[in-house]
Amino acid sequence: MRKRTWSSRHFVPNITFGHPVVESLRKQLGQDPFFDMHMMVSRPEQWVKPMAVAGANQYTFHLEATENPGALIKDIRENGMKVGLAIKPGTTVEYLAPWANQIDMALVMTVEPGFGGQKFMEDMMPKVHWLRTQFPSLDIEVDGGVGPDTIHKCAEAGANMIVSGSAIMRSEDPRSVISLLRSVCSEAAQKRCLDR
Ligand SMILES: O=C(CO)[C@@H](O)[C@H](O)COP(=O)(O)O
Repeated sequence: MRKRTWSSRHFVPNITFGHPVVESLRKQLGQDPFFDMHMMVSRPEQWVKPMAVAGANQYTFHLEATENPGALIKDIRENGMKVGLAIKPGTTVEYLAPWANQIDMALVMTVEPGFGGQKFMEDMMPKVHWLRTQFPSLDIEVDGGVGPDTIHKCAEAGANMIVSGSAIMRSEDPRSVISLLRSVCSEAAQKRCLDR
């Protein structure tokens, strides 16, 4: 069982989501979007209240970045948000397991946190598969290097929430990429239901 520590180089200084930004996005999207804040930061405790005030629906923090995940989960819930728990590639899934019944989403990073455009780490898929087997109704997200070439592996392993940056932004037809990612995931989820 390995848990990597969180280094301060992962602190993202440009967290400036504020109410006007969230409100403007809500208006532009013309619907009621779900804001999951993936807090790739040191000391995630300090941003819970500001994110709740800003209108976040879910607060996702890194297991490696806190000494007391239980207290943080409680605080997030008390601030009216759902809870996401992320692990870096070097952290084994057994470390996340004790918290799985208390969270809404597990996020398995498929690149080292830092920047977009990195290569998808296929060797993270056993983590996703293990989580899906143990916690059939848990939301499981993958983040990093996910696109049309890698989505099938993620979906087959059991991921039902996808973060995709470069594959969408660099495409000439982002809409069709999004639609493909969605359909591959929902088909895999349907198959899992039928197989159960
Ligand atoms: O924040 C991170 C990695 O630090 C990810 O969210 C990536 O930014 C996703 O981008 P692609 O890997 O899909 O380009």
